[in-house]
Amino acid sequence: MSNDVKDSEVPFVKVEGLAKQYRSDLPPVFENVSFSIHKGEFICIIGHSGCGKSTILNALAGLEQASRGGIVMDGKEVDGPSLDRGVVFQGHALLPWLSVEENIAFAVRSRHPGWSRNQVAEHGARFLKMVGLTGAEKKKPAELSGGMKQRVGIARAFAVEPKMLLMDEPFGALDALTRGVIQDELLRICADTRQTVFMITHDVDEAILLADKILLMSNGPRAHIAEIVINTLPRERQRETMHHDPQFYRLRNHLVDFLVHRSKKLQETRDLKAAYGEPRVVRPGLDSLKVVASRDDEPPTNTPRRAAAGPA
Ligand SMILES: Nc1ncnc2c1ncn2[C@@H]1O[C@H](COP(=O)(O)OP(=O)(O)OP(=O)(O)O)[C@@H](O)[C@H]1O
Repeated sequence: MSNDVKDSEVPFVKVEGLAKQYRSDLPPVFENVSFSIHKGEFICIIGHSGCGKSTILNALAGLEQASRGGIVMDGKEVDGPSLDRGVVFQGHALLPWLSVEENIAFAVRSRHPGWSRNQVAEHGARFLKMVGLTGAEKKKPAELSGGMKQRVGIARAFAVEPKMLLMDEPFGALDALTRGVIQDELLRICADTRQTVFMITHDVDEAILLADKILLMSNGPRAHIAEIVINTLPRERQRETMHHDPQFYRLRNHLVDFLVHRSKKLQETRDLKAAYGEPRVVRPGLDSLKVVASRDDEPPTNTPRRAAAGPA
């Protein structure tokens, strides 16, 4: 998806005023969460641990009921799980007694119960090829590396051809090398299929590589989407070369600055205007945003690549 998505276009997914309160004696984890996703867009959400990212993803999947607000996808309210929304979790959740191809076939049959055995197999093989797993069809999950298992999970999710793919830190458990290879594969598959994706990550570099827009959440409780950051790098960016573009550091510094300073400040000051107004849409390095301007031309700072495990 390109950066030329017009915000005036009717969004494919609309999340409005979402709040979640797990216990009545505790404040809501998040509230007033509103954002839109356009068809073919890749959205990443970043925020400190516990701000409610997985809860929002589960609500999008229809696996979790919000306390307030609602979600509409493709003109229909999300009120339960559906094959239209595929989920990839950090733990790949493969069925251990089935082979790679059987795991995929199982999912494909749920989408297309009338298909013949051959149709199911051919369809599955196409997606296994996409993630570079041709040759591993007969292996059981226990015989696969972590990266291979996650690839099967991705192939399975894509094979069902959901209208939206939801990914909860899909590469969190992988080593850096494997993570990079699968990120590249995901980028290529999304470009080929124009898949709509909502993904949670703690890795700012991953978000800059993959996302068209990055949603920044303030710390919980009462977390909210504080900013929507537009990725202003060219869509054809590549993991190996994107750090040569000065714009990469403007984006990166903006995201890290949010995680290290502003997410906490927003929670401390209870900035009600920020919490209840529309999230700011920012283009770091291109907007005349003070917080970015002061850092624009600095070399890459010695900053964390990943969000801290807990609020700073
Ligand atoms: N079923 C539940 N019952 C009660 N509290 C819950 C439940 N699920 C999540 N929570 C609480 O809601 C808050 C948000 O959890 P959630 O997993 O959505 O956050 P997160 O931002 O995805 O965190 P992380 O980055 O660590 O995965 C946490 O404080 C968590 O303890």
